[in-house]
Amino acid sequence: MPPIVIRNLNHYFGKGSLRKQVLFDINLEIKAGEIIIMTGQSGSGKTTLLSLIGALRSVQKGSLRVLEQELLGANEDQMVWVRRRIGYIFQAHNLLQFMTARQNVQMSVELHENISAREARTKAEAILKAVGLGERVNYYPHNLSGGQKQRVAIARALVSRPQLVLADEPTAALDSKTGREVVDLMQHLAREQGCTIMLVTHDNRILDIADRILHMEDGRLVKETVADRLASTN
Ligand SMILES: Nc1ncnc2c1ncn2[C@@H]1O[C@H](COP(=O)(O)OP(=O)(O)OP(=O)(O)O)[C@@H](O)[C@H]1O
Repeated sequence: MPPIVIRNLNHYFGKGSLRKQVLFDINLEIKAGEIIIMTGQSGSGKTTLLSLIGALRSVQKGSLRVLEQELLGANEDQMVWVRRRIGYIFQAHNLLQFMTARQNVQMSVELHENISAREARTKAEAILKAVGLGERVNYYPHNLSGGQKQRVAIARALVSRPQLVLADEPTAALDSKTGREVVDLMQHLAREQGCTIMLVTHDNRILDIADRILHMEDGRLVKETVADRLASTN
């Protein structure tokens, strides 16, 4: 069963006369191990779709199966079950400022896995090394650059080997060279771990890492292949 299966998904914000439809009849299947990029203008519904897939908001209409769990009508326990199998990487990276890089990653391991603090620490240090931060494990976020913080966020998202990684604008705050390094790293770790990645971006420079590019327009999904997209931008 594919990790994401979406059938006739619709979503609305607001109530009564203020009710506004933001997603229209989305149909989509994503295969295991695929890297998907979602693009589209501001307000086209990308973040809403990503947060529905991430079990961060309730499905209102249609079917959304994530990691074999139907999210329409899912209860809180089922939502949490799905969330524990997903790695999230968000724009503002949300690192806890009063914890070092290692502690930020270790905390995520301890939330996801029932292992000793010592083992969690070893895992956290190993993945920080894998993202090139072996020398920075004891740094606090405010002493790290934007790219380094984003690497910590990637390490934190991937350390528990999630089946699915969702990323919202992971390169937005980074210069082009650092942005490239960050997505190359995500691609590399994902291929190694066999996980599926779905990322939202406005950054045309990273489209080549995708197996498939999905384009959103006014709450509707328009599919494109990588080749089409690259051809149209060149
Ligand atoms: N909590 C909310 N309440 C009401 N309307 C919302 C809410 N969140 C988003 N919207 C509206 O839903 C539509 C889709 O928003 P969404 O954030 O999904 O777009 P987006 O494509 O991710 O945009 P951006 O690229 O700017 O992040 C927009 O018109 C937005 O104003």
